[in-house]
Parts: sequence; C-alpha cells; structure tokens
Amino acid sequence: MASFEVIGGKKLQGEIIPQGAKNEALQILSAVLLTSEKVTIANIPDIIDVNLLIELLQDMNVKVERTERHTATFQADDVNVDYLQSDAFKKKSGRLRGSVMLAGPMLARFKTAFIPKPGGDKIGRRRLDTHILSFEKLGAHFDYESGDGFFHLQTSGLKGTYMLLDEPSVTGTANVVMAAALAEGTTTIYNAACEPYLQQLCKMLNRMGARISGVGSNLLTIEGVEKLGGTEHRMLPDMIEIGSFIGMAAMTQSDITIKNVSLENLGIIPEKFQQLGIKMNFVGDDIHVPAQDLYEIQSFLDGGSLTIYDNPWPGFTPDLLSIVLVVATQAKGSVLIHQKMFESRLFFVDKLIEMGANIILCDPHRAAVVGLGRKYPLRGISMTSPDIRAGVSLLIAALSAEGKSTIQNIDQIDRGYQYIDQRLQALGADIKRV
Ligand SMILES: CC(=O)N[C@H]1[C@@H](OP(=O)(O)OP(=O)(O)OC[C@H]2O[C@@H](n3ccc(=O)[nH]c3=O)[C@H](O)[C@@H]2O)O[C@H](CO)[C@@H](O)[C@@H]1O
Ligand SMILES: C=C(OP(=O)(O)O)C(=O)O
Repeated sequence: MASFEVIGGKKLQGEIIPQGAKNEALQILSAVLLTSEKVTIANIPDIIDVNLLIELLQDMNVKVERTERHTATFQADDVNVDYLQSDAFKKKSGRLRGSVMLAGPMLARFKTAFIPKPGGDKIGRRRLDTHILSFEKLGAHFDYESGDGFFHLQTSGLKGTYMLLDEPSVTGTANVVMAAALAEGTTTIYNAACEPYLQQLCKMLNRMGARISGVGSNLLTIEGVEKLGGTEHRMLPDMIEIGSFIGMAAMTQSDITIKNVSLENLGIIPEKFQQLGIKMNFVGDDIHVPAQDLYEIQSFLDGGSLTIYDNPWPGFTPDLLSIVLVVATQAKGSVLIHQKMFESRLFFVDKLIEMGANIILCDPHRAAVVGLGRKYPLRGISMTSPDIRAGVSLLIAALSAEGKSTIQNIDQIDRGYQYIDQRLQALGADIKRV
C-alpha cells in the first residue's frame, strides 16, 4: 500500500480550490436510482469512495457517461436488481459507508433492497437502526442475517407516515427522504438531520418533481409522488476539506487562499478555527488565511478554558475535530476536544504525542491539548493513517514538523481528498507518494 513521505517545516503559499463534497456526492449519486431519466451531476470529486459508488451503480447496470473530468450523466433505466444479492455487491458495497444510501431509492422504486455491513471509517460503533426502523415505519419488512451482517428489506409498497427519528443520522435521513419521495401519501420526519448536503439532496429531488418542504430544518414534510424525472445538479465544495485547509495554513504558518468556499454553507466552521486564534479574511466567497507566527486559543466569556465538541448540524461537524485537535498542538493556550459522536476517533493522538505534542487523552471521547505555542516544533516520525480525518491531521502535523515523516495506509486519505499530494505540491509542500 502507498505511503506519503513528507519533509516538514516549509511554509506554503498560494491558492487552492476545494473539491466537490464527498459526503454530498454519496447522497446525490444514490438518488440517480430514483428515476429512469438522465441525471447530470457536476463537481464530482475524483476520490476512492465516490469512484467506488459510481462503479457499484455501473455494476447495477446504470449507464454512466463522463462528459468532463468531474461531470457525468447517469441513467438508471434498466437496473439489475438481482445484482444486489450477489457476493460481488456485498464485497464492494461493504468497502464504503455511502453504499447504505442505495437502499432508500431501491426500496422506493423496486420494492427491495439489501444493506451490507457498511464500510467507512472504523471510528466507533456505527449502527443502522435509524435507517432500518424508519424503513419499517414506511411499510418495509426486514430480515437480518447475523452471519454476514446483511439486511434484506422488502415492501409491497411504501406508505407515508409520521416519524420521530431516534437520532438525526445524516445518511439515515437521506435514506428516508429518498424512500418517502416515492411513497404513497405524506411522510413527516422530525429530528431530521439538516446539514447542507441534505439540503442539496432535497433541492435536487424537488427539481426532479418531489414535494419536500421544511428543507434546512429538522422537520421535513414529504408528499410522495408517483414518478421522478431527470435533472442537473452541482455539488457544493467540500466543507471538511475547507476546514482541513484552514487548519493546515495556520499550523504551517502559511499564507493560503481557499477559493469559492460557499461561505453561506459553512455554518460555524470558520468560527471554531477563529476560536483557536486563527485569523482569516473573507473576500467575496474566498477565505484568505494570512501567515501567522502564533495563534492564541480564546477562552469562554467567563474566562473558562475552551471546549470544542461536535453536534448534529448546525453544530460543529465531528469530521473536523481531529483537524482542530492537531492545529491546537501548536497554538498558545489549551483546549479540551470532546468527540461526542464517535468513541474511537481520538486514539491517533498517540502519534502526535510521539511527535512531541502535549496532549492528555482523558478517555476515548476527550483529549486535552496544551498548545506548545511554537516553543519547539513537532518531530517527523513514521506513522499509519487510521482513518480519513486522522490521516489528514497526521499529514498536517507532518507538514509542520521538523524533518521527515512517513505516513502509511494513505488509501484512507485518498478515499476523501482528491489528488492531495499534487495539490499540496502546487502550494510548495515537499510531499512524495511512494
Ligand atoms: C457518508 C457520510 O455522510 N458520512 C458522515 C455521516 O455518517 P453517518 O450518517 O453514518 O453518521 P450518523 O449521523 O448516522 O451518526 C454518526 C454517529 O454519531 C452518533 N450520533 C449521531 C447523532 C447524534 O445526535 N448523536 C450521536 O451520538 C451515531 O450513533 C453514530 O455513531 O455523518 C457523520 C456525522 O456527521 C459523519 O461523521 C460522516 O462523515
Ligand atoms: C467518517 C467519514 O466518512 P465515512 O462516513 O464515509 O466513513 C468522514 O468523511 O469523515
């Protein structure tokens, strides 16, 4: 498996354009199964997870025509439903989390769906209850094969209903919205996830003929329709990549402009980095992070130490906590990082400690970071990327560290960050894929 070799300590400079959003792409690509008409999607990121989902669609006999590098047209007019029962489907779909969202459209349009034990990051327990129980409320029956963790869902026809979700699951809400769009009658989803990518999905479905209201809130009303038609859709820039670049600029004392960020869809992401003392200028729809010798962590208004924690949108996304943590290691001051949603996402701090960072892992959910205030730099080491966001955090640490670092298992990074080595080289980074 490939590795990155990084010689750290270099200041970077220039402009970087964020890729299309990974987690939006996984929802939008699943939605092409809802219609037999053509759906054209632009700003598709060229990353492992998204390419795998496109391959799965092709394996299901969806016609895919790449019109440009990041644009493709999809037509699901002759779907091979039997493929979903094959070992090949189990194997491939089990390699990414996003494949669970094939179930909603399949159930709605073809009355049957199979959900394999989903892949994605091993960052803690990732149950599917919200998905399955909501499908059940819409009138589906499920069998669970405990041997291989496979759910088989069937329905004689989905019927709209009221449901209060157990938790505002992102992929769970997307799944139910897609299923309810073609159900008979009205579905009301309370405690729905409402992040920008879900808003994008709802807007796209409405353009296809769906009747979804409440978009952007946690109360969605979906009047089922008989049929959906084709449309065109453009993916938002990836907010997790944008946050990663803000953190990277600060950590490496670099002057970087992140272009076309869609500021209105970033929620409180910029503010959380500002709480670490990172300066940024908002110029049109760009974020300019100026080179900063030192950034100082702010305290709460009453003088108490800062805590940064995750919450469902519009709270702070859990996917940026690892980045915030690594950036805090060189700040002046201290911060408690509280990862509430996932219980195995902070263990990578042992690598940062080995590099010289001052971190106390209080328990699997909380890490106290005492910033070094640039008194001395991190040291380059050899390490393995455990998950996508820890992987990028280690990469950021390596870019700021003195000497050479090697990061193994970079498939974990490639599954969510497009051509990352080349894009960082363009900013002046010394990074090599070996
Ligand atoms: C492909 C995709 O889109 N993946 C994202 C999606 O995953 P995914 O949709 O799988 O994540 P969920 O929203 O279902 O939940 C994530 C985890 O948080 C827990 N949970 C969730 C809500 C809550 O209020 N309390 C709580 O503890 C869940 O039990 C689960 O363990 O959303 C996650 C949460 O933003 C992100 O980390 C993932 O990158
Ligand atoms: C956890 C993530 O992805 P996935 O849900 O695909 O594992 C992520 O994008 O940070």
